[in-house]
Amino acid sequence: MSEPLRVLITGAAGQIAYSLLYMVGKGDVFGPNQPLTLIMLDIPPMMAVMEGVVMELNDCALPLVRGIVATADEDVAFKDIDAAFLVGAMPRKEGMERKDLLAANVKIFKSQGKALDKHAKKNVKVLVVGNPANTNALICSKYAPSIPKENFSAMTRLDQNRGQAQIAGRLKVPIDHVKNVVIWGNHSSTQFPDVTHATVVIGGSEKKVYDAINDETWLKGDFISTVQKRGAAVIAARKLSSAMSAAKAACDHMRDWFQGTPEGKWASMGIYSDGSYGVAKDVMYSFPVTIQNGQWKIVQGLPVDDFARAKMDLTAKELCEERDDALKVCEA
Ligand SMILES: NC(=O)c1ccc[n+]([C@@H]2O[C@H](COP(=O)([O-])OP(=O)(O)OC[C@H]3O[C@@H](n4cnc5c(N)ncnc54)[C@H](O)[C@@H]3O)[C@@H](O)[C@H]2O)c1
Ligand SMILES: O=C(O)C[C@H](O)C(=O)O
Repeated sequence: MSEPLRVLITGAAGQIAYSLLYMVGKGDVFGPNQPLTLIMLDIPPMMAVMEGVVMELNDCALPLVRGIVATADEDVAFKDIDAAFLVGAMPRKEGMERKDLLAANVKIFKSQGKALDKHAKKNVKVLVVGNPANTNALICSKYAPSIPKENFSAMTRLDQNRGQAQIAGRLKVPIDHVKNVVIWGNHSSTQFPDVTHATVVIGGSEKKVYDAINDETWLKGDFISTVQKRGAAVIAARKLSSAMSAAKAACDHMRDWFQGTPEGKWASMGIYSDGSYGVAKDVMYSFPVTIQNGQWKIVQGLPVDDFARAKMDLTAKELCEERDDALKVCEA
C-alpha cells in the first residue's frame, strides 16, 4: 500500500462535509487501496462541533483513514496537502443568488489561496465548492501563483448530475445510461446545461438524447431552467442548501480528476479558461473535459449553434462581472 494521501476538507463542521468526509474516508474518491490522512478545517467557534464529527469519523471504523487532523489553523491545514475540497463558506438563503455571497465569501478564498501557495504540494488538486464557486476558485488561484492554474477547479458536477438525472427520469432509464450532458459557464442561474451532444442507451441501442426525448420545447425550456434553478428549489424545500448531492458531486469530480474519465465519457468542471469556444479568458468557466493521468483536456470541436452561443456568452459575461467585483473586494 502507498503512503497516505493528505486530503483537506474545509467547512468540516458543516452540512456538506458531514456526508463528504464519510464518502472520501471509505474510498469513493481515491480508491479502495489508497490510505488517507483526513485534514479538517473549520473556524474557531465550530471546534466543539468538529470534535463531534471527529468522534463519529473514528467510530465509522474506516480502514483507509490512517490519521485525522482537526484544526482552525490554515498553516496546519494546508501543510503538504495532495488534494483540497474547499467547501467552507456561507451558503445562500431563500431568495438570494449565489453571487450575493461574494462579499462574504471571497476573502476566505484569498486567504486560503495564500495558504496553498505557502504550504501545499505544488501538484495539489483543488476543488472549490463554496459559492460563488467559479469566482472563488479564480481568486484562490490568483493568490497561489506558485501552483499551476490547471490545478484549480470549481464544482459544476452537481449541475451535470442534475441534468443527467432529469434526462434519465424523463426517459425512464438508469442514470448511467445517459452520458455527456455538458454544463457551460458559471455555477449560477446563467449556466447552460446542454444536451446537444449527450447520448442515451435506450431499448438496447445508443441514441442522441435529442432524438430519444423528441421534445425540443422541453429541452430548450423547462429542462434548462430546472437545472439552473435546482439549487434554489432544494433550498425552498429543505430550508437548507443541497448537501448530500453536493458531497456526491464533489466526490465524482475529484475521483475523475485523480482516476481519469471513463472512455467516451466527459465530465464538466469549472476550469481556467484558455479562450476555447470563444469564451473570455481569465475566468473559471465550466467546460466538458476528458481526464487522463491527472490532467484534464477540454473536449474541442463541438458544434455551437446560435442558441448555444447566446447562452454561453451570457454566462461568460456574468463571470467577468463577478471576477471584477471579487478583485475589488480583495484589493480593498
Ligand atoms: N458548487 C456547488 O455545486 C455547491 C453545492 C452545494 C453547496 N455549495 C456551497 O458550499 C458551501 C458550504 O455549504 P454547506 O451547506 O456545507 O454550509 P454550512 O454552513 O453547513 O457549512 C459551512 C462550514 O464552513 C465553515 N467555514 C466558514 N468559514 C470558514 C473558513 N474560513 N475556513 C473553514 N471553514 C469555514 C463554517 O463554520 C461551517 O461549518 C456554501 O457556500 C454553499 O453555497 C456549493
Ligand atoms: O444553490 C445553492 O445555493 C447551493 C448549491 O450551489 C446548489 O446548487 O445546490
